[in-house]
Amino acid sequence: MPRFAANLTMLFTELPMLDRFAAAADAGFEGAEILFPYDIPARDLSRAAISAGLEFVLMNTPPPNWAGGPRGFAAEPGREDRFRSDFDRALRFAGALRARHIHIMAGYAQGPEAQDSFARNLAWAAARAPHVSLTIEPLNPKDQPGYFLADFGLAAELIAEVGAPNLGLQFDSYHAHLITGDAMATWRRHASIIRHIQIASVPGRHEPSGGMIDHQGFFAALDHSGYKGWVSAEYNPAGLTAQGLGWLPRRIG
Ligand SMILES: O=C(O)C(=O)[C@H](O)CO
Ligand SMILES: [Mg+2]
Repeated sequence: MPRFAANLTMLFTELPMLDRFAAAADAGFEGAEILFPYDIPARDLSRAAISAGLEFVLMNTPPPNWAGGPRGFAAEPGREDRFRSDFDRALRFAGALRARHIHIMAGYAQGPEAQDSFARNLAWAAARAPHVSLTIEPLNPKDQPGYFLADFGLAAELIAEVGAPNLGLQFDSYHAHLITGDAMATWRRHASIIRHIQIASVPGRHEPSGGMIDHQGFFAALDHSGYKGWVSAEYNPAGLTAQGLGWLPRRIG
């Protein structure tokens, strides 16, 4: 089975953020991600992750926050300075957390100029942090209207154009299904460039059990494919988080 991480922005929200690490470890997760961790000192987050025995898997750029903040600037023409200073701050934060991946968010823009800006900013970031794994993630246009990256083909094209070994695709089964109508076919098509996976049901973005995606079949296919990355639970629990974890394969021993 792949290694599973809990997205602590969405899971265990019954608890204060620093307590969510231990709750996730108790539930059987081996890693954690936080979308925008910038409100809490990195040393406190790092201490909580280490004492729970969890690896810190992923965070997003840009700072600062989840609540109401824009989802990035990387594709917005004319915002290069802002992108670069945000990226450097994200890099310092990720370094303190020993985060495995940084997800670079594109922001809200359209057209060829936006695509050029995104490609240039990604190339700059990949060269700036050659030892850090960077991801881009298509988000479905119903949840994120106007977000630049809403297409897997375009994401693959950008990754090929930038051509940096530390830039890859973040595949979210929920967004993939809403964008293409077939999450599994989309995963198969792009598996060679996928370096991080997130999961949730369609419809509802709840526990990855039931609904239109066969996640247990997906986990078996990931094993079969030799995928070595993380699978993060990024969903809104239908009730209390701990009561909805029947889908999580537990390691024995
Ligand atoms: O919305 C998602 O699926 C994400 O993973 C983004 O990082 C949210 O900002
Ligand atoms: Mg996601």
